[in-house]
Amino acid sequence: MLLDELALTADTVASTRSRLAKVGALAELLRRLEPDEIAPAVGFLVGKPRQGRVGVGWRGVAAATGEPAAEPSLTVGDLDAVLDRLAAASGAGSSGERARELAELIGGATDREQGFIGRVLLGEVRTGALEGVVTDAIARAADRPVGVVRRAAMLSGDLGETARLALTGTEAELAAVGLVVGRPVLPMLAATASSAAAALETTGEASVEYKLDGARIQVHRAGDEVRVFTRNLADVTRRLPEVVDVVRRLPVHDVILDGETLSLDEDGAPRPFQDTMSSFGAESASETVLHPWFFDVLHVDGRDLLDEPLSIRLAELERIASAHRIPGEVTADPEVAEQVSRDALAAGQEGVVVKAIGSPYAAGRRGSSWIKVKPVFTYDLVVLACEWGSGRRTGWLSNLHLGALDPVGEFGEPGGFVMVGKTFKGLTDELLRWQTERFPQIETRRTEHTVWVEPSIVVEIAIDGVQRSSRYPGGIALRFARVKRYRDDKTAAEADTIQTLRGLLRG
Ligand SMILES: Nc1ncnc2c1ncn2[C@@H]1O[C@H](COP(=O)(O)OP(=O)(O)OP(=O)(O)O)[C@@H](O)[C@H]1O
Repeated sequence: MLLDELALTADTVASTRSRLAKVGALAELLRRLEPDEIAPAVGFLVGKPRQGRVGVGWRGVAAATGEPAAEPSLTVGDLDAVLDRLAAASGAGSSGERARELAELIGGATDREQGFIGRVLLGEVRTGALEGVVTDAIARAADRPVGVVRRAAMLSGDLGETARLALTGTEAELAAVGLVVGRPVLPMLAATASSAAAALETTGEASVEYKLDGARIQVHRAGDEVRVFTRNLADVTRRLPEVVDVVRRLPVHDVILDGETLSLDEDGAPRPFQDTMSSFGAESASETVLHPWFFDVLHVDGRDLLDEPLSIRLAELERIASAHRIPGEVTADPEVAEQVSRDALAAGQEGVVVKAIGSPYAAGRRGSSWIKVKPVFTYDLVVLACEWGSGRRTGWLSNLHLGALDPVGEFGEPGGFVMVGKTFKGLTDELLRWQTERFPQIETRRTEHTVWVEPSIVVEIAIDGVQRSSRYPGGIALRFARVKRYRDDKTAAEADTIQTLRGLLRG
């Protein structure tokens, strides 16, 4: 298929509001793809090419962009092949080769294709809601139940392969997609409540567990082979030797565990999140040792446990990894739940997660079986721009412009961002240094005082609430915003929405 057709459909999908129309246009496109084009095309559509990020930045794309071709000639396969070559060309001496590849690709592209290729390369396709829409379109195009398609996508962690199987295989083959030890699945996520007692009202009897302030890990072991994945399913095995060691010693052959990793100080108390994240993000194992704490088990020795109730999974976890379980208690008593919550905070942790004791493991879902309770309101927002500091901060990029996600396009394009406030509070010298180095690399334009950046960096902000405001387009402004930390493990499409923030007006 010509890439131009794909780009045209992507444009149509971006510009129509009706979900039904989006699904229809995508299903129509999917039906017309050749079997070997399906997986790459789906990857392009949702902004997650099979090759991952191939390390091409905004400047690289700009340098390669020239006069567009008059007639479309590139195919879906051409773009896929160039991404393969860009991903393979790394290391010294590869930059010339990469620039040539890119210039040739973009030079042969029409105006519409150039825009599309740029968005795919820069990871700017506004995914979020799109993955759900594409999932529905796959089900429609393949005439399969959407639940079966969704489950296969969650368990394989791969929407492109799921689409290929749905469109070219039998329904039984699609339904048979299950857990494979070594292949990560999307993690189950939590809803939010204001107190442990309120959460318990929703869940009924629950496992009330500490919400450790670390980083999510999913650990797979097959025999002696252990692999560790992040919340985004990136492989971080080499960075976590302690975790690998612990899991290798468990009394099982095969296992998949879900948990949190964080470092401890000399007294055994948890260290701040920034320390954990900097070791997590490092290229190899660093000085800080990261310990695992597990709260769930999805598979043990040939047996999938996803559909078992939490009570059974926790009993299994106790049997195989009791020394590495996250602290918590199973209770239906709000008083006990509140006590666990107080203990968690006293231990320096973030709060608790309250989990319905009868619930299955809903991979990739944010349902109400898991409910997190954090006493401080924090929101994940996107950096839109940054102003140069003054006084002691002269020369540093300091005051952040913060945006909330606008998934339905209430204030512009769906999946865009609406500015809701600014802050320079809570920034350490280290963060100021990092911002000043990082932001110019993703700069889109600048004036004397301000550098605008690609909306791709997520920052966690603590606030006291929101107030009505005519200064910002969304009609609200953050109150007493301060930076807690950068969330390298989240994408901009996962940021909190303008609707969520507006909901605070009522509170
Ligand atoms: N006992 C626990 N059970 C489940 N998750 C836990 C637990 N302790 C810590 N966590 C962390 O809390 C997160 C649960 O919140 P959620 O599913 O909303 O993820 P999130 O979007 O990363 O949220 P947050 O920004 O609050 O960490 C998990 O991703 C995990 O990293």
